[in-house]
Amino acid sequence: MSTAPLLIEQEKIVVIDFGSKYNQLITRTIRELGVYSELHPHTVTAEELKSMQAVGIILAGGEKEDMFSIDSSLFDLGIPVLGIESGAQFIVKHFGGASELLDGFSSIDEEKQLYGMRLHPDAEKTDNLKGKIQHFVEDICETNASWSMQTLIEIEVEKIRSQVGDRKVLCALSGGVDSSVVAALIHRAIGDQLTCIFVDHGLLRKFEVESVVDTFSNQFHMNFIKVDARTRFLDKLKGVTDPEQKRKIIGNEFIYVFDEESAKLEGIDFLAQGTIYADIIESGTATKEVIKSHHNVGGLPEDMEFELIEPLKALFKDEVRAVGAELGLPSEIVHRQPFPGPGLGVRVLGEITEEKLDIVREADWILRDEIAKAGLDREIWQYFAILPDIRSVGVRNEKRSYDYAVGLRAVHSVDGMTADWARIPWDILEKISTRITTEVDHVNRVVYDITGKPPGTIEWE
Ligand SMILES: Nc1ncnc2c1ncn2[C@@H]1O[C@H](COP(=O)(O)OP(=O)(O)OP(=O)(O)O)[C@@H](O)[C@H]1O
Repeated sequence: MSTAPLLIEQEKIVVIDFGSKYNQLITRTIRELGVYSELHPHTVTAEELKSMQAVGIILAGGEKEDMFSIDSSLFDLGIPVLGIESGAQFIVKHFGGASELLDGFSSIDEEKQLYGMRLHPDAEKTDNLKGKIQHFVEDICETNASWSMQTLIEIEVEKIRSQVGDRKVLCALSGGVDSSVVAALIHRAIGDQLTCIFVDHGLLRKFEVESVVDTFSNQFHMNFIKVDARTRFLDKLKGVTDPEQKRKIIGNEFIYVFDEESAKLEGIDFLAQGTIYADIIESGTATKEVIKSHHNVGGLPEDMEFELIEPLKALFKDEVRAVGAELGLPSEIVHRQPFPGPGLGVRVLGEITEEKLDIVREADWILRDEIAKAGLDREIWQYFAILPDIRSVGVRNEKRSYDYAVGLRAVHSVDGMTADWARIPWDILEKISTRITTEVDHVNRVVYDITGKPPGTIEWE
Protein backbone atom coordinates (compact mmCIF):
# COMPACT_ATOMS: atom_id res chain seq x y z
CA MET A 1 0.00 0.00 0.00
CA SER A 2 1.27 3.41 -0.87
CA THR A 3 0.49 6.43 1.18
CA ALA A 4 0.75 8.95 -1.59
CA PRO A 5 0.28 12.35 0.01
CA LEU A 6 -2.24 14.51 -1.79
CA LEU A 7 -0.22 17.67 -2.16
CA ILE A 8 -2.00 19.83 -4.66
CA GLU A 9 -5.31 19.17 -6.28
CA GLN A 10 -4.83 19.95 -9.89
CA GLU A 11 -3.86 18.24 -13.14
CA LYS A 12 -0.37 16.90 -12.92
CA ILE A 13 2.29 14.74 -14.45
CA VAL A 14 3.25 12.08 -11.93
CA VAL A 15 6.88 10.99 -11.92
CA ILE A 16 7.21 7.56 -10.37
CA ASP A 17 10.49 6.88 -8.65
CA PHE A 18 11.70 3.70 -10.30
CA GLY A 19 15.29 4.19 -9.19
CA SER A 20 16.49 7.03 -11.41
CA LYS A 21 18.99 9.47 -9.95
CA TYR A 22 17.33 12.10 -12.11
CA ASN A 23 13.84 11.79 -10.68
CA GLN A 24 13.91 15.15 -8.89
CA LEU A 25 15.49 16.80 -11.90
CA ILE A 26 12.71 15.41 -14.11
CA THR A 27 10.01 16.65 -11.73
CA ARG A 28 11.54 20.11 -11.65
CA THR A 29 12.00 20.18 -15.40
CA ILE A 30 8.27 19.58 -15.87
CA ARG A 31 7.38 22.32 -13.40
CA GLU A 32 9.71 24.69 -15.24
CA LEU A 33 7.63 24.01 -18.34
CA GLY A 34 4.68 25.43 -16.40
CA VAL A 35 3.07 22.06 -15.71
CA TYR A 36 2.59 20.84 -12.17
CA SER A 37 4.40 17.60 -11.35
CA GLU A 38 4.83 15.37 -8.32
CA LEU A 39 7.25 12.59 -7.51
CA HIS A 40 5.77 9.47 -5.98
CA PRO A 41 7.21 6.14 -4.85
CA HIS A 42 6.75 3.10 -7.12
CA THR A 43 4.26 1.74 -4.63
CA VAL A 44 1.68 4.32 -5.74
CA THR A 45 -1.49 2.58 -6.92
CA ALA A 46 -3.43 3.10 -10.15
CA GLU A 47 -6.40 4.14 -8.05
CA GLU A 48 -4.35 6.84 -6.38
CA LEU A 49 -2.94 8.03 -9.69
CA LYS A 50 -6.44 8.47 -11.00
CA SER A 51 -7.67 10.31 -7.96
CA MET A 52 -4.72 12.68 -7.97
CA GLN A 53 -5.65 13.79 -11.50
CA ALA A 54 -2.59 12.43 -13.28
CA VAL A 55 -2.65 13.34 -16.99
CA GLY A 56 0.70 11.73 -17.69
CA ILE A 57 2.90 9.21 -15.93
CA ILE A 58 6.68 8.94 -16.10
CA LEU A 59 8.28 5.75 -14.92
CA ALA A 60 11.69 7.15 -14.04
CA GLY A 61 14.04 4.19 -13.99
CA GLY A 62 17.80 4.09 -13.73
CA GLU A 63 20.50 2.57 -15.90
CA LYS A 64 20.66 -0.53 -13.76
CA GLU A 65 18.02 -3.04 -14.60
CA ASP A 66 16.36 -2.74 -11.25
CA MET A 67 12.82 -3.92 -11.66
CA PHE A 68 10.67 -2.64 -8.89
CA SER A 69 7.17 -3.95 -8.56
CA ILE A 70 4.47 -1.62 -9.71
CA ASP A 71 0.70 -1.60 -9.92
CA SER A 72 0.47 -2.54 -13.60
CA SER A 73 -3.18 -1.59 -13.85
CA LEU A 74 -1.85 1.94 -14.27
CA PHE A 75 -1.39 0.95 -17.94
CA ASP A 76 -5.18 0.61 -18.23
CA LEU A 77 -5.98 4.10 -17.04
CA GLY A 78 -5.85 5.55 -20.53
CA ILE A 79 -3.15 7.95 -19.36
CA PRO A 80 0.04 8.30 -21.46
CA VAL A 81 3.05 6.59 -19.86
CA LEU A 82 6.69 7.35 -20.57
CA GLY A 83 9.23 4.84 -19.31
CA ILE A 84 12.79 6.04 -18.90
CA GLU A 85 15.70 3.56 -18.95
CA SER A 86 14.72 0.54 -16.84
CA GLY A 87 11.21 2.05 -16.72
CA ALA A 88 11.03 1.67 -20.52
CA GLN A 89 12.30 -1.90 -20.33
CA PHE A 90 9.67 -2.66 -17.73
CA ILE A 91 6.91 -1.53 -20.08
CA VAL A 92 8.31 -3.48 -23.02
CA LYS A 93 8.69 -6.63 -20.93
CA HIS A 94 5.26 -6.24 -19.41
CA PHE A 95 3.70 -6.27 -22.86
CA GLY A 96 5.82 -9.21 -23.94
CA GLY A 97 8.06 -7.33 -26.37
CA ALA A 98 11.78 -7.63 -26.99
CA SER A 99 13.65 -5.24 -24.76
CA GLU A 100 15.59 -3.71 -27.65
CA LEU A 101 14.73 -0.05 -27.52
CA LEU A 102 15.67 2.60 -30.00
CA ASP A 103 17.97 5.33 -28.84
CA GLY A 104 16.34 8.48 -27.59
CA PHE A 105 12.58 8.77 -27.58
CA SER A 106 10.44 6.01 -29.09
CA SER A 107 6.89 4.85 -29.19
CA ILE A 108 6.28 1.42 -27.65
CA ASP A 109 2.57 1.22 -28.34
CA GLU A 110 0.91 4.19 -30.00
CA GLU A 111 -2.64 3.06 -29.26
CA LYS A 112 -2.02 2.43 -25.57
CA GLN A 113 0.02 5.66 -25.43
CA LEU A 114 3.15 3.95 -24.15
CA TYR A 115 6.55 5.52 -24.80
CA GLY A 116 10.13 4.76 -23.92
CA MET A 117 13.27 6.78 -23.61
CA ARG A 118 17.00 6.34 -23.23
CA LEU A 119 19.20 9.01 -21.69
CA HIS A 120 22.66 10.16 -22.59
CA PRO A 121 25.05 9.50 -19.72
CA ASP A 122 25.33 13.24 -19.07
CA ALA A 123 21.59 13.93 -19.16
CA GLU A 124 21.95 16.72 -16.67
CA LYS A 125 24.22 18.76 -18.88
CA THR A 126 22.46 18.44 -22.20
CA ASP A 127 19.10 19.55 -23.50
CA ASN A 128 18.52 15.91 -24.27
CA LEU A 129 16.38 15.34 -21.23
CA LYS A 130 14.47 18.58 -21.29
CA GLY A 131 13.53 18.46 -24.97
CA LYS A 132 12.13 14.93 -24.79
CA ILE A 133 10.30 15.50 -21.54
CA GLN A 134 8.80 18.62 -23.10
CA HIS A 135 7.64 16.63 -26.14
CA PHE A 136 5.95 14.06 -23.89
CA VAL A 137 4.38 16.62 -21.59
CA GLU A 138 3.17 19.11 -24.18
CA ASP A 139 2.48 17.08 -27.33
CA ILE A 140 1.49 13.71 -25.96
CA CYS A 141 -0.17 14.60 -22.64
CA GLU A 142 -1.54 17.84 -24.11
CA THR A 143 -1.18 19.78 -20.88
CA ASN A 144 -1.74 23.51 -20.48
CA ALA A 145 1.14 25.49 -19.10
CA SER A 146 -0.70 27.02 -16.18
CA TRP A 147 1.53 26.18 -13.23
CA SER A 148 3.28 29.13 -11.67
CA MET A 149 4.08 30.48 -8.25
CA GLN A 150 1.06 32.78 -8.52
CA THR A 151 -1.15 29.73 -9.06
CA LEU A 152 0.43 28.01 -6.08
CA ILE A 153 -0.20 31.05 -3.90
CA GLU A 154 -3.85 31.23 -4.99
CA ILE A 155 -4.40 27.52 -4.37
CA GLU A 156 -2.73 27.54 -0.96
CA VAL A 157 -4.41 30.73 0.19
CA GLU A 158 -7.81 29.18 -0.59
CA LYS A 159 -6.84 25.94 1.11
CA ILE A 160 -5.59 27.68 4.26
CA ARG A 161 -8.74 29.80 4.46
CA SER A 162 -11.05 26.84 4.24
CA GLN A 163 -8.97 24.72 6.61
CA VAL A 164 -8.61 27.39 9.28
CA GLY A 165 -11.98 29.13 9.06
CA ASP A 166 -12.07 31.65 11.89
CA ARG A 167 -9.61 29.77 14.08
CA LYS A 168 -6.00 30.68 14.89
CA VAL A 169 -2.57 29.61 13.69
CA LEU A 170 0.82 29.75 15.38
CA CYS A 171 4.11 29.88 13.48
CA ALA A 172 7.63 29.45 14.87
CA LEU A 173 9.55 31.96 12.79
CA SER A 174 13.33 31.66 12.59
CA GLY A 175 13.96 34.30 9.95
CA GLY A 176 15.15 31.48 7.67
CA VAL A 177 13.72 31.06 4.19
CA ASP A 178 11.20 28.30 4.92
CA SER A 179 9.48 29.60 8.04
CA SER A 180 9.52 33.16 6.68
CA VAL A 181 7.77 32.17 3.48
CA VAL A 182 5.28 30.06 5.43
CA ALA A 183 4.49 33.03 7.67
CA ALA A 184 4.08 35.41 4.73
CA LEU A 185 1.82 32.97 2.87
CA ILE A 186 -0.43 32.24 5.83
CA HIS A 187 -0.58 35.92 6.64
CA ARG A 188 -1.77 36.59 3.09
CA ALA A 189 -4.55 34.04 3.67
CA ILE A 190 -5.77 34.84 7.17
CA GLY A 191 -4.05 38.05 8.36
CA ASP A 192 -4.47 38.58 12.10
CA GLN A 193 -5.48 35.01 12.81
CA LEU A 194 -1.78 34.19 12.51
CA THR A 195 0.66 34.76 15.38
CA CYS A 196 4.41 34.35 14.92
CA ILE A 197 6.88 33.60 17.67
CA PHE A 198 10.50 34.49 17.03
CA VAL A 199 13.03 33.37 19.62
CA ASP A 200 16.15 35.50 19.94
CA HIS A 201 18.54 33.03 21.52
CA GLY A 202 21.51 35.37 21.19
CA LEU A 203 23.10 33.09 18.60
CA LEU A 204 22.00 34.99 15.53
CA ARG A 205 24.15 36.96 13.14
CA LYS A 206 24.65 40.71 13.09
CA PHE A 207 21.52 42.64 12.03
CA GLU A 208 19.48 39.44 11.79
CA VAL A 209 17.14 40.21 14.67
CA GLU A 210 16.60 43.74 13.38
CA SER A 211 15.87 42.47 9.88
CA VAL A 212 13.30 39.92 11.08
CA VAL A 213 11.55 42.41 13.35
CA ASP A 214 11.52 45.04 10.65
CA THR A 215 10.12 42.73 7.99
CA PHE A 216 7.42 40.92 9.93
CA SER A 217 6.46 43.47 12.56
CA ASN A 218 6.98 46.81 10.80
CA GLN A 219 6.31 45.94 7.17
CA PHE A 220 3.87 43.04 7.24
CA HIS A 221 2.26 44.15 10.55
CA MET A 222 1.90 40.59 11.72
CA ASN A 223 0.97 39.54 15.24
CA PHE A 224 4.60 39.09 16.06
CA ILE A 225 6.12 38.05 19.37
CA LYS A 226 9.83 38.45 19.81
CA VAL A 227 11.13 36.52 22.79
CA ASP A 228 14.37 37.81 24.22
CA ALA A 229 15.88 34.60 25.57
CA ARG A 230 19.53 35.57 25.21
CA THR A 231 20.46 35.37 28.89
CA ARG A 232 18.57 32.15 29.32
CA PHE A 233 20.45 30.38 26.55
CA LEU A 234 23.85 31.76 27.61
CA ASP A 235 23.28 30.68 31.20
CA LYS A 236 22.44 27.17 30.12
CA LEU A 237 25.52 27.04 27.88
CA LYS A 238 27.95 28.25 30.52
CA GLY A 239 30.95 25.94 30.83
CA VAL A 240 29.72 23.56 28.11
CA THR A 241 32.34 22.66 25.49
CA ASP A 242 31.11 19.45 23.88
CA PRO A 243 29.52 20.17 20.46
CA GLU A 244 26.79 17.53 20.77
CA GLN A 245 25.86 18.73 24.21
CA LYS A 246 25.72 22.31 23.00
CA ARG A 247 23.35 21.37 20.21
CA LYS A 248 21.17 19.41 22.58
CA ILE A 249 20.98 22.22 25.12
CA ILE A 250 20.09 24.78 22.44
CA GLY A 251 17.43 22.48 20.95
CA ASN A 252 15.85 21.69 24.32
CA GLU A 253 15.90 25.27 25.51
CA PHE A 254 14.21 26.28 22.28
CA ILE A 255 11.39 23.87 23.01
CA TYR A 256 10.97 25.11 26.60
CA VAL A 257 10.86 28.74 25.47
CA PHE A 258 8.46 28.00 22.65
CA ASP A 259 6.24 25.92 24.94
CA GLU A 260 6.08 28.65 27.55
CA GLU A 261 5.29 31.37 25.06
CA SER A 262 2.66 29.41 23.18
CA ALA A 263 0.99 28.48 26.48
CA LYS A 264 0.38 32.18 27.07
CA LEU A 265 -1.68 32.39 23.90
CA GLU A 266 -5.29 31.34 23.80
CA GLY A 267 -7.34 29.43 21.30
CA ILE A 268 -4.60 28.31 18.93
CA ASP A 269 -5.56 25.24 16.91
CA PHE A 270 -2.91 25.09 14.22
CA LEU A 271 0.86 25.05 14.01
CA ALA A 272 2.47 26.17 10.76
CA GLN A 273 5.58 24.33 9.58
CA GLY A 274 8.12 25.07 6.90
CA THR A 275 8.21 21.52 5.57
CA ILE A 276 9.36 21.58 1.96
CA TYR A 277 9.32 18.96 -0.80
CA ALA A 278 12.87 17.79 -0.10
CA ASP A 279 11.83 16.91 3.48
CA ILE A 280 9.01 14.76 2.15
CA ILE A 281 10.97 13.11 -0.63
CA GLU A 282 13.96 12.46 1.60
CA SER A 283 11.91 10.93 4.35
CA GLY A 284 10.27 8.37 2.17
CA THR A 285 11.07 7.25 -1.33
CA ALA A 286 10.61 3.53 -1.61
CA THR A 287 13.79 2.92 -3.60
CA LYS A 288 16.21 4.47 -1.14
CA GLU A 289 17.07 4.33 2.50
CA VAL A 290 15.48 7.02 4.59
CA ILE A 291 17.92 9.94 4.48
CA LYS A 292 16.63 11.98 7.36
CA SER A 293 13.51 12.02 9.40
CA HIS A 294 10.68 14.38 8.65
CA HIS A 295 11.20 18.06 9.24
CA ASN A 296 9.97 19.10 12.63
CA VAL A 297 9.83 22.55 14.15
CA GLY A 298 13.08 22.60 16.14
CA GLY A 299 12.13 19.12 17.36
CA LEU A 300 8.90 20.18 19.03
CA PRO A 301 7.39 17.42 21.18
CA GLU A 302 4.98 15.13 19.37
CA ASP A 303 2.32 15.60 22.02
CA MET A 304 1.70 19.24 21.18
CA GLU A 305 -1.94 19.32 20.35
CA PHE A 306 -1.94 21.30 17.18
CA GLU A 307 -3.12 20.46 13.72
CA LEU A 308 -0.33 21.06 11.22
CA ILE A 309 -0.36 23.45 8.30
CA GLU A 310 2.41 22.85 5.80
CA PRO A 311 1.71 24.97 2.72
CA LEU A 312 5.18 24.58 1.16
CA LYS A 313 5.36 20.83 1.25
CA ALA A 314 5.04 20.48 -2.52
CA LEU A 315 7.79 22.98 -3.31
CA PHE A 316 11.44 22.74 -4.20
CA LYS A 317 13.75 25.22 -2.45
CA ASP A 318 14.05 27.54 -5.45
CA GLU A 319 10.25 27.59 -5.76
CA VAL A 320 9.99 28.48 -2.06
CA ARG A 321 12.28 31.45 -2.74
CA ALA A 322 10.18 32.47 -5.75
CA VAL A 323 7.00 32.36 -3.63
CA GLY A 324 8.73 34.47 -0.97
CA ALA A 325 9.74 37.08 -3.53
CA GLU A 326 6.21 37.06 -4.98
CA LEU A 327 4.80 37.69 -1.50
CA GLY A 328 7.08 40.69 -1.05
CA LEU A 329 9.69 39.33 1.33
CA PRO A 330 13.02 41.18 1.12
CA SER A 331 15.89 39.64 -0.81
CA GLU A 332 18.05 39.22 2.32
CA ILE A 333 15.48 36.74 3.62
CA VAL A 334 14.53 35.09 0.34
CA HIS A 335 18.17 34.51 -0.62
CA ARG A 336 19.47 33.85 2.85
CA GLN A 337 22.25 31.28 2.84
CA PRO A 338 21.74 28.11 4.88
CA PHE A 339 22.24 28.79 8.58
CA PRO A 340 22.32 26.08 11.25
CA GLY A 341 19.50 25.89 13.81
CA PRO A 342 21.89 26.31 16.79
CA GLY A 343 23.24 29.39 15.00
CA LEU A 344 26.54 30.89 16.09
CA GLY A 345 26.52 28.40 18.97
CA VAL A 346 28.28 25.90 16.70
CA ARG A 347 30.63 28.52 15.22
CA VAL A 348 32.15 29.43 18.55
CA LEU A 349 34.22 26.36 19.30
CA GLY A 350 34.57 25.38 22.91
CA GLU A 351 32.75 27.33 25.57
CA ILE A 352 30.34 30.00 24.35
CA THR A 353 30.70 33.42 25.94
CA GLU A 354 29.25 36.78 25.05
CA GLU A 355 32.70 38.10 24.14
CA LYS A 356 33.35 35.23 21.76
CA LEU A 357 29.92 35.61 20.17
CA ASP A 358 30.64 39.30 19.58
CA ILE A 359 33.94 38.47 17.91
CA VAL A 360 32.50 35.87 15.56
CA ARG A 361 29.50 38.07 14.80
CA GLU A 362 31.66 41.05 13.81
CA ALA A 363 34.09 38.93 11.79
CA ASP A 364 31.20 37.20 10.04
CA TRP A 365 29.64 40.54 9.18
CA ILE A 366 32.87 41.79 7.59
CA LEU A 367 33.16 38.60 5.56
CA ARG A 368 29.57 38.89 4.35
CA ASP A 369 29.99 42.57 3.57
CA GLU A 370 33.10 42.02 1.45
CA ILE A 371 31.66 38.99 -0.33
CA ALA A 372 28.61 41.06 -1.25
CA LYS A 373 30.75 44.00 -2.39
CA ALA A 374 32.72 41.62 -4.59
CA GLY A 375 29.44 40.40 -6.12
CA LEU A 376 30.05 36.83 -4.95
CA ASP A 377 27.11 36.55 -2.56
CA ARG A 378 24.85 34.60 -4.91
CA GLU A 379 27.73 32.62 -6.33
CA ILE A 380 29.06 31.09 -3.13
CA TRP A 381 26.66 28.69 -1.46
CA GLN A 382 27.64 29.36 2.12
CA TYR A 383 30.29 31.51 3.79
CA PHE A 384 30.88 32.36 7.40
CA ALA A 385 33.38 32.98 10.18
CA ILE A 386 34.30 30.55 12.93
CA LEU A 387 36.02 31.26 16.22
CA PRO A 388 38.19 28.28 17.12
CA ASP A 389 39.35 28.05 20.70
CA ILE A 390 42.87 29.12 19.73
CA ARG A 391 44.99 32.08 20.70
CA SER A 392 48.32 32.90 19.19
CA VAL A 393 51.05 35.49 19.46
CA GLY A 394 50.94 38.55 17.22
CA VAL A 395 51.90 42.21 17.10
CA ARG A 396 49.45 45.04 17.51
CA ASN A 397 50.43 48.70 17.85
CA GLU A 398 54.05 47.57 18.00
CA LYS A 399 53.31 45.51 21.07
CA ARG A 400 53.10 41.79 21.55
CA SER A 401 49.53 40.52 21.53
CA TYR A 402 48.11 37.18 22.51
CA ASP A 403 44.73 36.98 20.85
CA TYR A 404 42.21 34.89 18.95
CA ALA A 405 42.48 33.45 15.45
CA VAL A 406 39.36 33.66 13.27
CA GLY A 407 38.62 30.99 10.68
CA LEU A 408 36.87 31.75 7.40
CA ARG A 409 34.86 29.14 5.53
CA ALA A 410 33.29 29.51 2.08
CA VAL A 411 31.98 26.61 0.05
CA HIS A 412 30.25 25.72 -3.18
CA SER A 413 27.60 23.05 -2.93
CA VAL A 414 24.32 21.98 -4.46
CA ASP A 415 22.60 20.30 -1.56
CA GLY A 416 25.05 20.47 1.34
CA MET A 417 25.78 16.75 1.06
CA THR A 418 29.17 17.40 -0.54
CA ALA A 419 31.03 20.69 -0.85
CA ASP A 420 34.12 22.24 -2.38
CA TRP A 421 35.95 25.21 -0.85
CA ALA A 422 35.48 28.43 -2.79
CA ARG A 423 38.47 29.86 -4.63
CA ILE A 424 37.94 33.42 -3.41
CA PRO A 425 40.46 35.76 -5.09
CA TRP A 426 43.48 36.51 -2.89
CA ASP A 427 42.94 40.25 -2.91
CA ILE A 428 39.44 39.85 -1.53
CA LEU A 429 40.68 37.49 1.18
CA GLU A 430 43.39 39.98 1.99
CA LYS A 431 40.89 42.79 2.39
CA ILE A 432 38.72 40.65 4.65
CA SER A 433 41.71 39.64 6.76
CA THR A 434 42.94 43.23 7.11
CA ARG A 435 39.49 44.47 8.08
CA ILE A 436 38.94 41.73 10.64
CA THR A 437 42.30 42.21 12.33
CA THR A 438 41.90 45.99 12.48
CA GLU A 439 38.16 46.29 13.17
CA VAL A 440 37.53 43.37 15.51
CA ASP A 441 39.03 43.48 18.99
CA HIS A 442 41.02 40.52 20.22
CA VAL A 443 41.72 39.04 16.79
CA ASN A 444 45.30 39.02 15.49
CA ARG A 445 45.15 36.22 12.93
CA VAL A 446 42.83 35.05 10.13
CA VAL A 447 42.96 31.62 8.49
CA TYR A 448 41.07 30.27 5.47
CA ASP A 449 39.69 26.73 5.49
CA ILE A 450 40.63 24.87 2.28
CA THR A 451 39.01 21.56 3.12
CA GLY A 452 36.25 19.99 1.06
CA LYS A 453 33.35 17.93 2.32
CA PRO A 454 34.31 15.13 2.70
CA PRO A 455 36.60 14.88 4.60
CA GLY A 456 35.52 18.04 6.43
CA THR A 457 31.97 19.08 7.16
CA ILE A 458 30.72 22.53 6.19
CA GLU A 459 30.27 23.69 9.78
CA TRP A 460 33.10 23.03 12.23
CA GLU A 461 30.90 21.61 14.95
N1 LIG B 1 14.98 31.22 16.64
C1 LIG B 1 13.84 30.65 16.28
N2 LIG B 1 12.65 31.22 16.59
C2 LIG B 1 11.49 30.66 16.23
N3 LIG B 1 11.41 29.51 15.52
C3 LIG B 1 12.54 28.90 15.17
C4 LIG B 1 13.82 29.42 15.54
N4 LIG B 1 14.76 28.56 15.05
C5 LIG B 1 14.10 27.57 14.43
N5 LIG B 1 12.77 27.75 14.48
C6 LIG B 1 11.71 26.88 13.92
O1 LIG B 1 12.24 25.58 13.70
C7 LIG B 1 12.16 25.23 12.31
C8 LIG B 1 13.34 24.36 11.92
O2 LIG B 1 14.51 25.05 12.18
P1 LIG B 1 15.85 24.77 11.37
O3 LIG B 1 16.90 25.53 12.03
O4 LIG B 1 15.97 23.31 11.19
O5 LIG B 1 15.57 25.55 10.03
P2 LIG B 1 15.18 25.22 8.52
O6 LIG B 1 14.68 23.84 8.37
O7 LIG B 1 16.30 25.68 7.67
O8 LIG B 1 13.95 26.25 8.33
P3 LIG B 1 14.04 27.83 8.21
O9 LIG B 1 14.48 28.08 6.79
O10 LIG B 1 12.66 28.31 8.47
O11 LIG B 1 15.01 28.31 9.25
C9 LIG B 1 12.08 26.56 11.59
O12 LIG B 1 11.45 26.43 10.33
C10 LIG B 1 11.26 27.39 12.56
O13 LIG B 1 9.89 27.09 12.42
